[in-house]
Amino acid sequence: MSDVNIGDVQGIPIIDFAPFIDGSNKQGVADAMYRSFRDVGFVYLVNHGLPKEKIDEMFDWSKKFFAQPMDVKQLAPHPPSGTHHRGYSAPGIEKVSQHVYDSDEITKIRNAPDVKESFECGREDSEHMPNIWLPEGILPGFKETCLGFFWACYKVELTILRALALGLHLSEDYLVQFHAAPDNQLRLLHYPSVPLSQLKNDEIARIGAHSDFGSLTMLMQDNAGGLEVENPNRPGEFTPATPIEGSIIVNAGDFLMRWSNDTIKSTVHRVRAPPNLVSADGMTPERYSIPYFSSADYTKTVDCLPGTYSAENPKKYEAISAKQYIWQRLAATY
Ligand SMILES: O=C(O)CCC(=O)C(=O)O
Ligand SMILES: [Fe+2]
Repeated sequence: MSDVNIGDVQGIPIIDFAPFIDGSNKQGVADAMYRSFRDVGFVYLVNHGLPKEKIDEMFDWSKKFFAQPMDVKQLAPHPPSGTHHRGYSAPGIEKVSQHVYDSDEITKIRNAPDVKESFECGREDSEHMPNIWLPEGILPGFKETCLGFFWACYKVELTILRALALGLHLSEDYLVQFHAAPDNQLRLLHYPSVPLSQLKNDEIARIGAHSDFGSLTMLMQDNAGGLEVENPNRPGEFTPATPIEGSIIVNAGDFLMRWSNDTIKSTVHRVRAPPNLVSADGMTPERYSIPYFSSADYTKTVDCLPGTYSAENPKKYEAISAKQYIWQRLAATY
């Protein structure tokens, strides 16, 4: 049997996903995935099946998009409502600030804007959230690349969901059935270069501590660093999720945590200045990242997953519609 657990980054496991894809050790990968989601909520996958050229191409287009003048990017504006989460959001517009309990800390963090800009899109035929693109003729090829990448990510997501279902001792397609639409979201993120001192003093932030809403997130990051994951056993203690060449990070979201009757962890994370950064000009290098958020289909209602509850460990949650859950969370971010 091949060894699927090939290391860790400060407690975040690194899993070789190839034995699942080639069938040589599906249950081994599935068990490792499940353990990572249960214990940490985060995992690095290598040999995940998302082609490197596709990831590189998407990052190149993301850079081209964010390099456009502000008035061009504003031609695809994110609507004022958080529940239509599509299009371009300029720096400082979106603010994620849950999971902070100390009131002084909340005030400080509310005052510190997230200095990031983002572009969100989903499947082109969504009746719930139509895409918002730049007008025809501006940046030709951008839309096609985003949509191509959206579907490439979806394909990998389905494989990850199969592994996770096996890890939960469910039939392999159990979770896939709830992710058929797909009501997912591809997000391009750009954190501009900012003064290091302001980030360190909490005058500004990159992305504040939060957990993701949906089923799972696949995150592609560049080499800038700065992503930090909370230690689930020691709240308030964050460790860097250092970039690993060729890997994607996969983390569980709040919806999956609830769906799994809290068997799986949706872990708090944030983006700050990279640790030990020494900068000659006092500026933090810019960062690009691409999260892909997977959600259960908005038309579906879920109850706690079979096997996650028993007479001794009863269901903690009522059944809930995915749309109701996700929309509530989205509405709070704008
Ligand atoms: O930029 C990153 O690496 C993290 C982004 C993130 O956590 C999010 O968009 O939910
Ligand atoms: Fe996140």
